[in-house]
Formats: sequence, C-alpha cells, structure tokens
Amino acid sequence: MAGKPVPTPSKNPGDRILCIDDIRKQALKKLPKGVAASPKDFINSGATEELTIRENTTAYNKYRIRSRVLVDVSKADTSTTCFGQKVSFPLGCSPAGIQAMAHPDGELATSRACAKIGLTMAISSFANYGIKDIREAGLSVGPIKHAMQMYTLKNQEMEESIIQEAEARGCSAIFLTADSPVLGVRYSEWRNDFRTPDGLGFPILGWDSERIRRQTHDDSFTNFNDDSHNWTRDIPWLRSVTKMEIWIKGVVTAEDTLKAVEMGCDGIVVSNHGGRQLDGVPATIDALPECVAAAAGRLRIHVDGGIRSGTDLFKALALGAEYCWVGRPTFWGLAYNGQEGVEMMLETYYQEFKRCMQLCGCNSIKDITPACLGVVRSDGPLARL
Ligand SMILES: Cc1cc2nc3c(=O)[nH]c(=O)nc-3n(C[C@H](O)[C@H](O)[C@H](O)COP(=O)(O)O)c2cc1C
Ligand SMILES: O=C(O)C(=O)c1ccccc1
Repeated sequence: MAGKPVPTPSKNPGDRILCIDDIRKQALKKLPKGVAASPKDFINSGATEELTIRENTTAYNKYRIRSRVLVDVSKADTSTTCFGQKVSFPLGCSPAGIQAMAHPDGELATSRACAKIGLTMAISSFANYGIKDIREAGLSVGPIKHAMQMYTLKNQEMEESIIQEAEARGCSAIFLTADSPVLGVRYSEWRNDFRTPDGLGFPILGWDSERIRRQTHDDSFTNFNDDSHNWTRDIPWLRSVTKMEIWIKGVVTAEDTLKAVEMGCDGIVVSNHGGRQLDGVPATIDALPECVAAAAGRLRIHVDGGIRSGTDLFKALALGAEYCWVGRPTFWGLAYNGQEGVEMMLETYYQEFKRCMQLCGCNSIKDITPACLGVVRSDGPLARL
C-alpha cells in the first residue's frame, strides 16, 4: 500500500532511484539497444519536431505553488476515487500498447503494480495479454478498476466483441481514443521501420506475432482504425452496446468538451497522446483550463501527458483535473524492473505528491484548488489564477 517507500535495489549510491527521471535513465540502459526499430525510440519519440512532447513537460514550469504555512498536515490524506472506487492517490497507468517490449510480463506486471499501490489502470487494445489475464493479474493482488481503451474500428463486429469481453470481465469504462483516426507523422518510427518485436501478439485483437511482423505499426493502424469515426455515429452506438462508462480520450479544446457533454459522455481525458499524434497541439496542462471551464462540472475530467513529478500532479489537480495518468513512465518502470519497477515509479509519484500537498498546507484532495497556484510573469509579480 502507498506510504511505504519501495526499497531501492541498487547498492551503488550513484544509481539510486529518487525521481522519475532516474527510472527513465536506468530503463534506457536496459531497453534493447539496436539502432534500427528500437523500442527505446518508439516509446520515447513522437510526432515530427516533437514540440508538443517537449511542451507537455515544460509547460508545468510556468506555474508556481502558493504554499500556505503553519497548517497541521500530520493527517494529510491523498486518497480519492476513480470509477467509484477508493484509490490511494489520483494517478493511473494510461493505456499504452506493447508493454511486453519493455518487460516480458508487460501489462500483467502493470496491473499487479497498480493493484498493489491502490490505483487504476487502462488497458490498451494493443496489449500483449488478454483482458481476462490482465484483470485477474491485478485482482490477485487487490481490488482494482480497469478502463478498456478502444479505437473506432473498421471492423465493428470486432469492436463490439472486445467491448462485450471488457464488460464481462468487469472493466468499468471505455476510453475511446479519439485523437487517432490515422497515426501521427512520426519521423523516428518511419526511419526505423518500427515493428513490434518478434514473438509478441495482440490477443485482444486476435493477432499473432507473424501477422503483426508483416506490417509496420503505421500500416496496422491505417488498416484497422476507421478514419470516418465521428461523434454522432459512434457515441450513441457505444451507448447502445455497453453499460460501462464512456470516456473520450484525446480532447484538447473547449469545443470538443462541449461535444462530449452534449453526447452524454461520462468524462474526457484531456490528452494529446503524449505528443505522438498531431505535433503542435497545446501541452495538455495548457489545454486543461479551457476544457474545465467548458465542462462546468457536467462531466469528469482527467488528464495525461508529460506528468513527471508529484508536483506536476498537484498542479494538474489545482487546474481542475480530477485524476491523472502517465504513459511512458510505465514503460520505464517495466524496463527497469518489471512489476517492482512500476511500483517504484508509482511510489515515487506518491511520495512527491504527498509531500507537495503537505508543504502547500493541503490536507485533502479537495484543498487543492486554483488558489494554490500562480503564474510567473516576466514583467511583474506572480499572477494569481
Ligand atoms: C509506447 C506508447 C504506446 C501507447 N499506446 C497507446 C494506445 O494503445 N492507446 C492509446 O489510447 N494511447 C496510447 N498511448 C498514449 C498514452 O495513453 C498517453 O496518452 C501518453 O503516453 C501520455 O503521455 P506521457 O507518455 O507523457 O505520460 C501510447 C503511448 C506510448 C508512449
Ligand atoms: O503508438 C502509439 O501512440 C499508440 O497509440 C500505439 C497503438 C498500438 C500499439 C502501440 C502503440
């Protein structure tokens, strides 16, 4: 359970894991080298100039924390709820495909780690393990909620059967990834002719390794995802086939937040796919406030992209997100040390987040409000939000 730091395996003080970037550095040493088609590049890179990837992280730096002092924070409580279940703090593992390229246990390890720390996980349609196995792996450790990530597929029968399987196995929500009618323009992936490493399948889709290896990542996307996806056709259809919550992942504007409200969605994940789809879209922390304002409490709002510390998490909550997700750090944790590495990654966020709350004088998640932040201006004092 969150609260106890996970012991650092390395005896070498220089290798001690103290922050997320330490885990990333250790992971890079472990991920297969190979210059071509390297999973390392695939995980860390994104679309064209990678402006959005960089801004996802750096945009957090313009906020400063208006910390309040002399508050009794001895009983500060980081817990909240996600999909109706108590979680130890507001963080989960974003849906991210092909986790077995970072560690053979892949999504099973991530599910166990999330359950151990008391958090939620989203399952990618492109997971290397089946929904049943991922659910059972987590549930064998403790109560855990899962969201099932979906794309609108050209093959609607297949889409429906995946949704039914997810519901039957006890998933709580659909995350409909809406930012990917086609894959982004990815120089690194294309130059490297990235293909899923040999031996890994996508059981949720019924694809074996041989089939996957025949095509590039880009081709499999193009052949598979329906670029005629749209709000008015797809959301009512989803509602008609499932009782799970329906969330739209990939929203970065007030206009689309209003669309999601209009279509009766349960929530949105403010996300730019970790800067892997359309380069030049805003950092998610910069898009969040307009989405929060447009929603006006009518749907739930989560966010992912570039969150690399407990302080980033705190800032996202202060700006109106209810829950945050991380993508690449899961791969780094897996590559570093499988399930234990993901636990260490999640614990690192937990420790930083709890201390940030305490040092800011916050005793509960509801104490984290816009009043906790200011914006740095070049020409004057800190501006309040
Ligand atoms: C290697 C990799 C695979 C991903 N696979 C998926 C996926 O299958 N479905 C999806 O909706 N998003 C996918 N994403 C995007 C993540 O869900 C998430 O939006 C993003 O990674 C968050 O940004 P961060 O990596 O900066 O935390 C993937 C991201 C990465 C890095
Ligand atoms: O590359 C991605 O961003 C992505 O969404 C994905 C989808 C399927 C498998 C691996 C990654």
